[in-house]
Amino acid sequence: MNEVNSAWRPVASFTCIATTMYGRATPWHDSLTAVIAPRMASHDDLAAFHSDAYLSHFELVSREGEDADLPESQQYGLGYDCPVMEGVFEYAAAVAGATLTAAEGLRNGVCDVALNWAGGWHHAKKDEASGFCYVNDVVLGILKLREQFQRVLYIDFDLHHGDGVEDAFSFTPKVVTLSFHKFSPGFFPGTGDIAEVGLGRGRFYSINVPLSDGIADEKYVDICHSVLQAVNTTFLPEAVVCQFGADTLAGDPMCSFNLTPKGLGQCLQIVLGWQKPTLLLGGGGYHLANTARCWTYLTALVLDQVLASEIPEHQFFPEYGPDYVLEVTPGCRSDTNNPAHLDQVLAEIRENLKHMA
Ligand SMILES: CN(c1ccc(C(=O)NO)cc1)S(=O)(=O)c1ccc(-c2ccccn2)s1
Ligand SMILES: [Zn+2]
Repeated sequence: MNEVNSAWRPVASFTCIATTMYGRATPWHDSLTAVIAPRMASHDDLAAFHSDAYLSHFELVSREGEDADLPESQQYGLGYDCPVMEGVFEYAAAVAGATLTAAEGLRNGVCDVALNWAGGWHHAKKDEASGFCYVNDVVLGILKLREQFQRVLYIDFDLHHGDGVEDAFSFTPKVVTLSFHKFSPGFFPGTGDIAEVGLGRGRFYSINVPLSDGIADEKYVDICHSVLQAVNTTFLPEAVVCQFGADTLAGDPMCSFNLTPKGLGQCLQIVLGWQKPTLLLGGGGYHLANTARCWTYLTALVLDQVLASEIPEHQFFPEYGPDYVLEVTPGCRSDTNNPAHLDQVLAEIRENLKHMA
């Protein structure tokens, strides 16, 4: 999530894209695409996951703006990482509404793939804002898909562990949460060790792939491919939700992984190859030009379009210097991921999958 600029004003200008392409004679060539003006999430929409107490307090401080200094705000995670500014509730409702609009298109069979790059707020809890996330649109989107689909697979490609989504579904076998993320002492949110497998009837339906700094495309795609294929053939999801936070990219201020959009694109193509209703969401990404490059590239992959390397002239063209091309060049960071350790991670995940009913 890109920290909300304090000067920001609520503009529900989010769009989501829906495209149909599966199950057609030439699935990739006659895909129909629509850019949809999404609805705002209502209080009831948000209450499908969040507590009324949290939502009421969130709406109150949003009306009061920066001057709100209520003692309860701290218990609701409002302030610090999730600053309060006037209209922030409407901003969150617009983000969640766009994810719900996209999920409803998939639930109703209107489209096969739906995208909301403004969504992916994977840290928010039932009654607490966290990690720049005020509402958990990912959980709301999954709940919407569950109205139609028995089994939903959530895949989190963000640099950070998708703790809010994992917590929401840790007790159910109907939703598998699979998160690839940096796991290191003191690194936010601090959860996401491989030993976190879910609880009760949901045991073995939470899957975590802890990674270390410096991982680049080849090794990342390799472990993603192995885990994704194993999870898909075991869990047999009927719908898929992907969070593509771009803070894993080379050059991101988080200064952790060394991926490029091409590597994330290979992961996306594995998922699209399953030809299941798929919801794509954004997330983190703090090198804004590279994040835009990444989500543009991934959108083009969904639409089977090949984009020119040259960034076209537009309002924000200067942001794309000094090269002004679509590609992101990997950095020269050393990869601290030990191949033997990754093999051990994969082996443990395969062992855990044997317990999936
Ligand atoms: C609140 N934090 C989060 C939470 C969530 C994310 C995220 O992207 N989640 O997907 C990133 C940072 S945090 O404490 O790790 C940080 C706040 C500001 C940070 C920062 C700011 C500038 C450069 C590098 N890091 S990290
Ligand atoms: Zn992140």
